[in-house]
Amino acid sequence: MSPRAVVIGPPGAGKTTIGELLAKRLGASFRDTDADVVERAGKSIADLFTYDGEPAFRALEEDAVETALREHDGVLALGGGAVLSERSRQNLAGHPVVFLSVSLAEGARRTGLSTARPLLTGVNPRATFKALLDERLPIYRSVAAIEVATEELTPDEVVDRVIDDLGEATT
Ligand SMILES: Nc1ncnc2c1ncn2[C@@H]1O[C@H](COP(=O)(O)OP(=O)(O)OP(=O)(O)O)[C@@H](O)[C@H]1O
Ligand SMILES: O=C(O)C1=C[C@@H](O)[C@@H](O)[C@H](O)C1
Ligand SMILES: [Mg+2]
Repeated sequence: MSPRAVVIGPPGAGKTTIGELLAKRLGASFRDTDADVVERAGKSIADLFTYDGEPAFRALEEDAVETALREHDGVLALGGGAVLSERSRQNLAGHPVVFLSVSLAEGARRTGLSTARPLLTGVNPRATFKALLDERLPIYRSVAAIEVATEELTPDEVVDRVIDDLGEATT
């Protein structure tokens, strides 16, 4: 079993929003490793970061990615930082990975009002977001088969683009 598409990208890129819509359009089911980790741990991501620490969260996430890649045959969204793991990057090889990109300004705008993202709740979320994009852009690109800039597109338009580009990348 193997996912029809694996969606990656920074917080606010729209992995969950686009992943759910894409799954509907493909008549497939949707799974999100963030939700898998929360279910497995029995606590929110914010609480995992606060009480167990980020390394504990990342270890659970690595297992969640490996399990979901093996078990899920629909659309799979990964947590924004999942690709930081070498083991997860290896596990992603050969899968149709979709990188949803977003600019610093739009990513900050989309994530700005939420407190659910523990990495972005510090004193300067914009600077944190910039550092995160600088570090991760080359990593997202190294594992992705296609990249869609979500910036000026509605969620439905992003899904159209993903379906077109995936078709081209896999035929
Ligand atoms: N193409 C888009 N245009 C406008 N707003 C969008 C678009 N995609 C997502 N959003 C909005 O941006 C916010 C973040 O989207 P979403 O939660 O899907 O991102 P995510 O990549 O799953 O983030 P996280 O890594 O935190 O799970 C939501 O409020 C969503 O409605
Ligand atoms: O970008 C990240 O590192 C994260 C993104 C979210 O999806 C969650 O996995 C968590 O908040 C960490
Ligand atoms: Mg999400």
